[in-house]
Amino acid sequence: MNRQELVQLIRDRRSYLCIGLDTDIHKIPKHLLSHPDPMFAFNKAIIDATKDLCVAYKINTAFYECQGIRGWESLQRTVEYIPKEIFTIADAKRGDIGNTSSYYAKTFYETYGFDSVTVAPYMGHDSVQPFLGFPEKWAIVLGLTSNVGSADFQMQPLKDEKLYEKVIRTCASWGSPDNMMFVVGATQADVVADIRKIVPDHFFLVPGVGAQGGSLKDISEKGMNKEAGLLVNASRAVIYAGNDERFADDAHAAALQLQKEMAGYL
Ligand SMILES: O=c1ccn([C@@H]2O[C@H](COP(=O)(O)O)[C@@H](O)[C@H]2O)c(=O)[nH]1
Repeated sequence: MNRQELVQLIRDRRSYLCIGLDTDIHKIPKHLLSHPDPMFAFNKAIIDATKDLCVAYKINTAFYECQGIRGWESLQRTVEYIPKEIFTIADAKRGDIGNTSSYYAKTFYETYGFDSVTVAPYMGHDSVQPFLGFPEKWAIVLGLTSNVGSADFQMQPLKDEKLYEKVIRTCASWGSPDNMMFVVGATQADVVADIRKIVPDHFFLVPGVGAQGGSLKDISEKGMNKEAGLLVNASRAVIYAGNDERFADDAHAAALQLQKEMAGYL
């Protein structure tokens, strides 16, 4: 999906909601466990209930990889089931020497058909560039993450800026707002306006609303640009809004509440 299409989708749906399919086999409603593929059965119901309210789905690969081959099959069925007009994110946080990164890129863009993959930039330009050479595919680079440990390295002061600022500024020079986004945690709202000055045109993938306590209002008011420029993710707050037979209705209600709030900020 290209940027114009993503921007249009946000306008049409009055939403920049990304729903995180962090599907934990131990948390899904018990009645699904007799299904041949319980993780897919759960995801299918969540997608059916929320697909008109969001513009993206983010599949965190950890929840699938830990199930071995069956988990990868659930992931593949899920990404194939997501309607083609919705942006897909493999949250896999990959990045290695160039030769290996190019195979990570093929894995997520070609084998599984995702629009984007999250990329850890620690290994530098040759580890990120292989994710940038695919038309209408996106590298989503970790900029400033939502977790408390982001203070350990990302917040460290350099000569005249913080490490995360240097990472974002430098990575932006390797790609463009048409093939690169940045992860910026919703819990980092106090600095998001400064990050926006460094990369005015890039999309931010914003995790941390809901279970991690980030404020949708703050991140929207401080991080939005003229095209919205935000994909705000909520995983647990939507997919585990309920845990009985009505779980999909509860997910719909949670997503609707976020979408309505977003419509007010657009
Ligand atoms: O900085 C980051 C980067 C990625 N994540 C991921 O986003 C979701 C958040 O889940 P919630 O249940 O909405 O808290 C999850 O997949 C994380 O691994 C992040 O939280 N922060």
